Amino acid sequence: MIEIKNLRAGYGRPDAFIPAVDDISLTIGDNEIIGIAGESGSGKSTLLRTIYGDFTGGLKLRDGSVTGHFKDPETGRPLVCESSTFQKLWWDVISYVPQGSMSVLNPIMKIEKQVTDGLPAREKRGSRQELRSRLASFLAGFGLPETVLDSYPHQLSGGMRQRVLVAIAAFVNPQLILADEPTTALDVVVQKRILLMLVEIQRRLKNTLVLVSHDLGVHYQITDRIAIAYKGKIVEVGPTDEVFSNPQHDYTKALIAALPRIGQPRQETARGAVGVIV
Ligand SMILES: Nc1ncnc2c1ncn2[C@@H]1O[C@H](COP(=O)(O)OP(=O)(O)OP(=O)(O)O)[C@@H](O)[C@H]1O
Repeated sequence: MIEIKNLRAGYGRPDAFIPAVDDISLTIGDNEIIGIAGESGSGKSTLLRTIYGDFTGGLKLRDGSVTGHFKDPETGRPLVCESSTFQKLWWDVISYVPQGSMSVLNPIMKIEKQVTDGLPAREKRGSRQELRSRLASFLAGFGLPETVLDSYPHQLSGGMRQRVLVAIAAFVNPQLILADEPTTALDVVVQKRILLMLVEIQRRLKNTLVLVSHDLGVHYQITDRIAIAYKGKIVEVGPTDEVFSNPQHDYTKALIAALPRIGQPRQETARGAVGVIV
């Protein structure tokens, strides 16, 4: 599906370049959920944006390549292209679920218009009413009422907005979904719903989901494979169960060791560390 070879990407000008992704090679398969984990600043989002082909905000691909092996959605024929040209596949072959629903959705436009404006032409061939009922039944499949379509973003809760974003991303049956911290800043119940929604979509479409999260718990719950990012590199990649049960790289070991465990005495963790007498 996606072949990443010796990728270097970062920000700025050639004479003042800030590297963020440093010589990453990774193959992302069809029909899999792969997670990219790692601490803040390790290059996860930059890697995801480079895979998406979103070279805005000063992001530059400096070396290496990201090649997509897709199928033309109209003809079904193989479609092979480089990430510099992926933009023409957005909202069609490739969908993106961003982190902050409020910053992505247009606050002064109702959801229905935001969705329909972005759809590829082949989805808009029928009447407006037909498209609306297809949208409504698609949303209903995820427990979202039709009234969502007539709402402005601020009229929906944060969790509902994020679920709408996930549903919109899946509506066109994309072959690749990229999700950047899709559950950050949401409470655990909403977080779980969104994760289940992402899994359900992937199982239904048998497509590829690339999920960026700093939260190892999120990866443990839904990913088939996990790649650990550290200082711009992928230091370890493998089946999620194997990486959690037998981490190889010291940084992965440290990340997993830092996870809280039920039953662990609390004073051994945070309280002990700051020297509070209990
Ligand atoms: N627009 C930008 N301009 C300049 N440097 C940037 C920009 N965006 C990110 N960086 C830098 O690139 C490096 C990688 O950042 P990136 O956001 O990809 O990491 P991350 O692992 O996704 O972090 P976080 O989890 O905090 O989002 C960091 O050093 C960051 O400061």
